[in-house]
Amino acid sequence: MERTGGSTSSGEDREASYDGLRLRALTKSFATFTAVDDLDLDVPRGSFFALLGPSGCGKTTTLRMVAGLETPTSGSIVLAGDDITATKPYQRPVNTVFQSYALFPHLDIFENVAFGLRRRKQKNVESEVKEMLDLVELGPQARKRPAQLSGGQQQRVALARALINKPEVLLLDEPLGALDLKLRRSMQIELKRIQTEVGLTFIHVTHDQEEAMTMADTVAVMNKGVIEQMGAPADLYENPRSTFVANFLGQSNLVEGAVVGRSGDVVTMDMHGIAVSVPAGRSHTTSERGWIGIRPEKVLIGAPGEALDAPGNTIPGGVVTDVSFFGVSTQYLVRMPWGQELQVFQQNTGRVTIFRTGDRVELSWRPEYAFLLDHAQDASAGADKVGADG
Ligand SMILES: Nc1ncnc2c1ncn2[C@@H]1O[C@H](COP(=O)(O)OP(=O)(O)OP(=O)(O)O)[C@@H](O)[C@H]1O
Repeated sequence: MERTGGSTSSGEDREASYDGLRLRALTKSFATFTAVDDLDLDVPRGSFFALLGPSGCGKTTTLRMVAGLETPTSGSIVLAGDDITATKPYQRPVNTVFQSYALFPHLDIFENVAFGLRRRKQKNVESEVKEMLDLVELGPQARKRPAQLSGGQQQRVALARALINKPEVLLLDEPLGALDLKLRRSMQIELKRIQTEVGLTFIHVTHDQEEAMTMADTVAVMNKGVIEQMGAPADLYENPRSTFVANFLGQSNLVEGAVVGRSGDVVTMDMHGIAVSVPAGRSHTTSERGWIGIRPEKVLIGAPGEALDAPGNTIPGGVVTDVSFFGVSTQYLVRMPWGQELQVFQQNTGRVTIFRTGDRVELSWRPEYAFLLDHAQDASAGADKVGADG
């Protein structure tokens, strides 16, 4: 689990000066079940932060505690230096956008967005609503009712209605879940644009890894109530620290191996009788055995003995067992001499040989692309596909 600092007396000063959202030892139990377990998390102000994990891992419960809709069993929530753990939901500078847009059907779009301002008897309602509708590109729809808009447009109204309150933090709970794939993709771009424009902190909860990776600056991968790993999307993808993260973010080949040497920057592994090396900086095990991880698109495929562009890790003796041709790429399953099938994604750029089922091949990869995970972990965790030993 990722930890982000403690609270000593000088730490308390830092707590007070931190201008983002800070969760400390946040726990929520329902009877005997712990949905969120001792969570420590810092969300920098102005970031687009994604809380990513499978169904039931505790994402929504975490979000609901931040919103004040759920009372923590223990722990604290500090926003811009203020402890808001016990603050009433409507007094928190936090707004939530849900998957169900919860718009008022009898009010037009303008009045839906204006609702909060009118209730607070705020001035400049006309200009503020207009500005917000322009931001979400719904100016021309201002006098329509929600039922006359598409799902994506309704979602943008919900967004405008939340943003107009100028919250410190905007919480988005699977906001695109009800949209079809194409609309979801365009809303992802739209949401990112809006977040950049308004510069507010967005916390986006999703179980869709692609959605989290494409939109967020920082992704926290959650599993069983704890954060397994947190970082920039590319860091998590390239350097996962657990089999769960490796399998949850994209696809991974995980092959069992024994550590035979550690020297300087390199860990040498015996992988079913073949020596392979892994960068020490990507080694996340101290035990004698590990899972050697390699992404399918990092594996090169060639005919036996073909010189491949990957000094160091060449694995002979493969047989192609499945070929899927996608035009831009070809995806293979290759059975290795030890019986495991590895996935290979080949980009069809330039002159490449397309292999067929039954062909004998050799695989290779550059050592710097591999990572090494603790063997004590279950290699199938988070996986819904082949690629791991056993
Ligand atoms: N009010 C409640 N009473 C009892 N158990 C609850 C309650 N709310 C949530 N849980 C349980 O806590 C766990 C985490 O739920 P949560 O809704 O936070 O998960 P999630 O990661 O958001 O999943 P999903 O993506 O399916 O919404 C689940 O096992 C859920 O059944």
